[in-house]
Amino acid sequence: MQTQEQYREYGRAEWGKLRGMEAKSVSAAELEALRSRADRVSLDDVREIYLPLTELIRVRLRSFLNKLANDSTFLRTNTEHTPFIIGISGSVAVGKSTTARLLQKLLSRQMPGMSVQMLTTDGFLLPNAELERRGLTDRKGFPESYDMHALTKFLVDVKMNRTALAPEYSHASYDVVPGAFTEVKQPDILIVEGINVLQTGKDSPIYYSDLYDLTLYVDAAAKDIEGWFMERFNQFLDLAVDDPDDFYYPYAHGDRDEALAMASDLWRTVNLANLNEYILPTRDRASVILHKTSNHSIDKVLLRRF
Ligand SMILES: Nc1ncnc2c1ncn2[C@@H]1O[C@H](COP(=O)(O)OP(=O)(O)OP(=O)(O)O)[C@@H](O)[C@H]1O
Ligand SMILES: CC(C)(CO)[C@@H](O)C(=O)NCCC(=O)O
Repeated sequence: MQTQEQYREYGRAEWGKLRGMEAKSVSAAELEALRSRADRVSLDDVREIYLPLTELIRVRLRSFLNKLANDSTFLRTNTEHTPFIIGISGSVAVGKSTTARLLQKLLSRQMPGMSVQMLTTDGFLLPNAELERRGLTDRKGFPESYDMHALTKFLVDVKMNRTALAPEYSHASYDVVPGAFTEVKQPDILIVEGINVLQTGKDSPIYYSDLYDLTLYVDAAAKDIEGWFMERFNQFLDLAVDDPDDFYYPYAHGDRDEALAMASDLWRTVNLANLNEYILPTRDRASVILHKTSNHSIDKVLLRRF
């Protein structure tokens, strides 16, 4: 991986040492509880990578809140509650939502008074019918398949402390869920994960960095991510086996090798193409890059100097 020189690179051991007293006070049993059973993040990674990362986020949050307070003192106004927005980007199937879920739990644990919400940008995809109408069925996940205007408006509403609704997406129906919304009600921290977090909509007067206060990019070799994508595809088939309404139901009951061949094709023609053309080029905009090795463990953390 070749990154620009504005990153400071930490090996695993060096990064792990940045963990301060607060992180050290989390017991092994508590760590185990924080890591949900469904998520297979290793305990070592939680301790050595994600706890120091949680502390870095606290440091950045403190600076953010101080800036708001200092501005208010200067302006002689009351400080308005303004959510701190964390963006998590990276390829399809690299582990963005797993990272987001874990950070939500760790941040809530380390800052009990703070409300931490998370959501994915998947809900801002155009519905399948609209993708089809525009001839974009094979472009799901590419920039033109999202309503970036709606996503930007949503994030501006969050920043302006207005209650905002994010549309929901379901992997089981493989579509945006009609009428389903997640309500975001002035949280202290909002974690937004999605492949397009570091992208800016065409002709948008607002740049992604105007909206996100800290951004993470989860990075890994394309070959590794392909393996995780295929593994997850298998999980989707297993989950669909008893649900005729599930998008994957016919594949779950058909020839597994044929289904896997289709998934492999989907990876190459859609998700890998999107990674190379549109997602990876945004990596070096992130405040923090987490680099994963083949078993999902993180071997390097890169921190942007400026
Ligand atoms: N740290 C980890 N350890 C073990 N498995 C992991 C880890 N992170 C992610 N995975 C697995 O990798 C797969 C992809 O993870 P996840 O769903 O979080 O990716 P994603 O980037 O959010 O994908 P998408 O953009 O398609 O929603 C899942 O099967 C998940 O269980
Ligand atoms: C919903 C997205 C775009 C992003 O999470 C992705 O999971 C996806 O569905 N990509 C389209 C190709 C595929 O089915 O993998």
